[in-house]
Amino acid sequence: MRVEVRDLVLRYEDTFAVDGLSLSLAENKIYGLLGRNGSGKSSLLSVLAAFRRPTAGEVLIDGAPVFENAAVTRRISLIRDVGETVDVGTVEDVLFFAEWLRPHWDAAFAATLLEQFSLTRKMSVKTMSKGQRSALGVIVGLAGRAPLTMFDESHLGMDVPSRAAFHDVLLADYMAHPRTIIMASHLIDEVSPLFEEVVIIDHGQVVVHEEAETLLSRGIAVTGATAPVDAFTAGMTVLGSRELGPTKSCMVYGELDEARRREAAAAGLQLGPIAMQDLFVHLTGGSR
Ligand SMILES: Nc1ncnc2c1ncn2[C@@H]1O[C@H](COP(=O)(O)OP(=O)(O)OP(=O)(O)O)[C@@H](O)[C@H]1O
Repeated sequence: MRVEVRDLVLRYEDTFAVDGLSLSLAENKIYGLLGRNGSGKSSLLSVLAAFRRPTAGEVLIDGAPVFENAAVTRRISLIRDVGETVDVGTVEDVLFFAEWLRPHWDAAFAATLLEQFSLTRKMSVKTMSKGQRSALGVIVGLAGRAPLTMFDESHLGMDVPSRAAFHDVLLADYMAHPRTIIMASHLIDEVSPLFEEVVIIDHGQVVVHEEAETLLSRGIAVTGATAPVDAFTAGMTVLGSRELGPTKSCMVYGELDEARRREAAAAGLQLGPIAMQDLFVHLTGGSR
């Protein structure tokens, strides 16, 4: 589904959680939604999912307003950090409700996922662990195959193998059934390989919206002997550096044209990629 957000404002009393945000998302891509704590990610997603009415501005999904529009909201799924579950009933009840709600529900896929995440239908939601609840939320989000599917820190409590399984399944299922997926997560290096585009928000506004590859190409690690590394990176935006004996590695932000790359090679320097997390720290202003 296409998403068009225009001049969106969401205000909670004195706080402008979303503050005049505009954004266009294309159909059938995986978007990473990144931002510091309190930057407005969950607030934005809750408006996209029509859980909240915007204070001002509009959200159009495939051209239609989303708020109080059941025809559109049935095709949108937001899985929040607490999962999409309430504390009553069993896993079976949650799946039954999800199937009733989701026109694209795939029951066989849900059954496979239950096994994969070691959940049983008889489990009582109330007594499930945090990671098991998250897994249930993820199953509801994946098997629902909503044309607009959003995961807001949905992995909370899941251990590393479960998160890896979630990301693998998500990618494989997305390839087989393309849909628009938005993932908000602080585990940037874990999830960033999934992203086709990245949206970074800060103080309720978009500060970066770019293809993941383009964004990553802006961060370069320059490695070599200390003196030539210092000479080459002088005047550039240096995000950080590390020294090990006579070798130095400097993370820089910016673009290097062919001439500069030849210059680096001639000076015996190696150029390599840096992690999206390091770029994120730089683009959102480092520590506050
Ligand atoms: N229900 C609420 N009532 C009042 N203020 C709220 C409410 N929910 C969020 N806020 C405020 O709105 C701002 C944005 O919060 P939001 O939860 O959208 O950020 P976030 O980017 O999802 O943060 P995090 O990464 O910490 O989950 C914050 O200043 C927060 O304190």
